Amino acid sequence: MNKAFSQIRQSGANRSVDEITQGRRLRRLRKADWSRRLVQESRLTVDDLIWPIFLCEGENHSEPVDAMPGVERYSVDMAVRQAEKAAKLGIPAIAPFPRENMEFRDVNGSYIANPDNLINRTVRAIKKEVPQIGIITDAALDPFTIHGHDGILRDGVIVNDESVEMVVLGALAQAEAGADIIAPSDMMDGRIGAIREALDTNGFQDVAIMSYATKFASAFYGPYRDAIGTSGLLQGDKKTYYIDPANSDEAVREAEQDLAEGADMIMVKPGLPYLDIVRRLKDVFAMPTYAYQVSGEYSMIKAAGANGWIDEERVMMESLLAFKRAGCDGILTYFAVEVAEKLARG
Ligand SMILES: NCC(=O)CCC(=O)O
Ligand SMILES: [Mg+2]
Repeated sequence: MNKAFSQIRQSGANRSVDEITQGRRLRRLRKADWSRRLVQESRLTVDDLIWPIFLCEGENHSEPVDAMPGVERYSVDMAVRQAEKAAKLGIPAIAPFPRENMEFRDVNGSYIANPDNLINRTVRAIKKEVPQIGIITDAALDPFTIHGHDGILRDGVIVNDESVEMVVLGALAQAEAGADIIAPSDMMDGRIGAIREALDTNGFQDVAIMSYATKFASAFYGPYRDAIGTSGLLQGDKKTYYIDPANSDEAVREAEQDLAEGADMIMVKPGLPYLDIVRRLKDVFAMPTYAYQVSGEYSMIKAAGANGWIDEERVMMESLLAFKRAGCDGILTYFAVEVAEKLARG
């Protein structure tokens, strides 16, 4: 018996490690890089990435988003160049979000239906110049309302059915502009079925729907509101339409409903703090499942990295690998370009 074992015995343990593990030593396969690679269960590739980008008015113009270091808003022409860069890197899809000027916002968010709003102009331009990249558009009303809510606000209430009508008009305008996937993030009841019906009756059978099926009433969206210019506007909170962060069964019911109404893909949002929901939805429905690593998650990693408290690049890669392990088919992440560049370097 070697010295270490005799020390275990002396310390009071009666059995040797081999007796305790019955010879099943799980470290055996971790001993070398080659064997670790051989047993690796999840992998992150460029095919897993969806890149959300922010838009603003202007020409040849970009401006930093203060609350999201490294993230910029781009004018339409510059957004096209960004789409080109993403396509070259092999990123499958891009998701544009607009910071609309205040003059275009109203109580009903009606500018979402305008064919010449920022999203629709950008979609048309990218489709024309970078046709090989997929475009995913959000049909929620928050970038277009003066109160910052995703729906229409009447007497302090977000009215569901009227909001759905507006969301549908927005979705149709986006499909008309050339969007490949409509991804409504508003959480109104019935909007997936209504969008599907409207798309089909208007000749857009091939436009898919990625439902933000389980969007939680989270504090992790803070920096995004800076990015689209709604942080000072929001009256109250979004708890009457987003899911309570305490609930998991309710998330299953939301996903079930959206799939029954015709969603092709489902999304969980936020991401990292909600990986249990991803795993549950993937196991229950076996559908294409995505997660949104939201602005607060991004900015926390950036801030800790900038302070030297964590290794930013390694945490970025690990966080995204965790989404894959949880069952995601893809991730919306502001890190998409950085990750794609890193993966390309090897
Ligand atoms: N509809 C898109 C978002 O709400 C994004 C939220 C975030 O990144 O915090
Ligand atoms: Mg729902």
